[in-house]
Amino acid sequence: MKYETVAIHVEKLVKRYRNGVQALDGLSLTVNKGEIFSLLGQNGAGKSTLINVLTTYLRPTSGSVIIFGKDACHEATEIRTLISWVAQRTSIDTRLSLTENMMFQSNLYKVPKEEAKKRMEALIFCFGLEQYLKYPVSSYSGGIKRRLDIALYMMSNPKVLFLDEPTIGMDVQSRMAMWDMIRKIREDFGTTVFLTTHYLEEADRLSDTICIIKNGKEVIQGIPHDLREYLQQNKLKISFGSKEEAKSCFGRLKNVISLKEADLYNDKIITDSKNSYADLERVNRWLLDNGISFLGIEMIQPTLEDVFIRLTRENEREVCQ
Ligand SMILES: Nc1ncnc2c1ncn2[C@@H]1O[C@H](COP(=O)(O)OP(=O)(O)OP(=O)(O)O)[C@@H](O)[C@H]1O
Repeated sequence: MKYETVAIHVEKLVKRYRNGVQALDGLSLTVNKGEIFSLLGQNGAGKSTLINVLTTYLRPTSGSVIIFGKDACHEATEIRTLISWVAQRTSIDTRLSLTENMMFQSNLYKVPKEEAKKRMEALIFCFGLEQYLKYPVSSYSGGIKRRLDIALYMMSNPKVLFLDEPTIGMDVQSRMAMWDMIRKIREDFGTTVFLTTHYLEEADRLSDTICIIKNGKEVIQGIPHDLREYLQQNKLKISFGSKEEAKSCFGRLKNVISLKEADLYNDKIITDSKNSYADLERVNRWLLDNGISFLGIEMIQPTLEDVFIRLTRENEREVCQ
């Protein structure tokens, strides 16, 4: 393992709670320095438990966690100086101003005053928070409070920033502003970002690496593009002028390619295809030869959501690296 490029290395991590629940079951993953890493999983998959172990709030039952070369079991205090964890509840004091909040935070981290001031100015500028300076913090929208909260945790200049569902409950605009902020954290400050999210689109658009976990174990880890390729199954989509036209073609098309009843959606037929381009050519020729009128035929790539559903579906035991 080349630790020069690795921010977090987790190996065979097990966490069993006192009540016997095994929340982490031999999980392994690697986060590279300076990347945005997203952790996805259904409710109860073990995301919070993992973050609690990585941030040293919980001791693992077995396995190892190395963060920037430090061992989470034996060097927890050192690790705490390297990381910041932004939980879902904000730690802003609404009685203080934006700058007072930031300076207060730097006091907690014992950052020298002059250095703290310079850092605060850089963060306010970088995250576009200047425009809010003249307003009381209590008047900020939920999205701005959340951005300010993250800025507070950047005051200690962490090497890794943990974000627990940073855009939960936000409208589209606030979510996009948050994505910009997270990208700047990586680009302008070189901080490694480890986040959990339930939004697949967010993980897809924002992350360098995605890891999907299920029952306390990783099921897949990779760059978004590779995860989408994982299914190796495009979909063939044929659009018709009306629902009736689609239905009448559906019955006859069953003799050409294998179709399930659920593949008929209103005025479209959408079906899984393993031999995508051969199927496309065959169906296209058949439609033309039989004089069937249709609006279009195309292959569509699986989305990250398709991959997530496939990998986290109950009773499916697919574990891959
Ligand atoms: N303190 C605890 N004591 C006992 N069991 C716990 C504790 N915390 C979590 N669990 C159990 O461990 C498992 C994993 O929970 P965890 O909260 O880590 O999952 P999660 O992926 O974060 O879920 P969510 O998305 O709902 O927050 C669940 O079965 C949960 O009930």
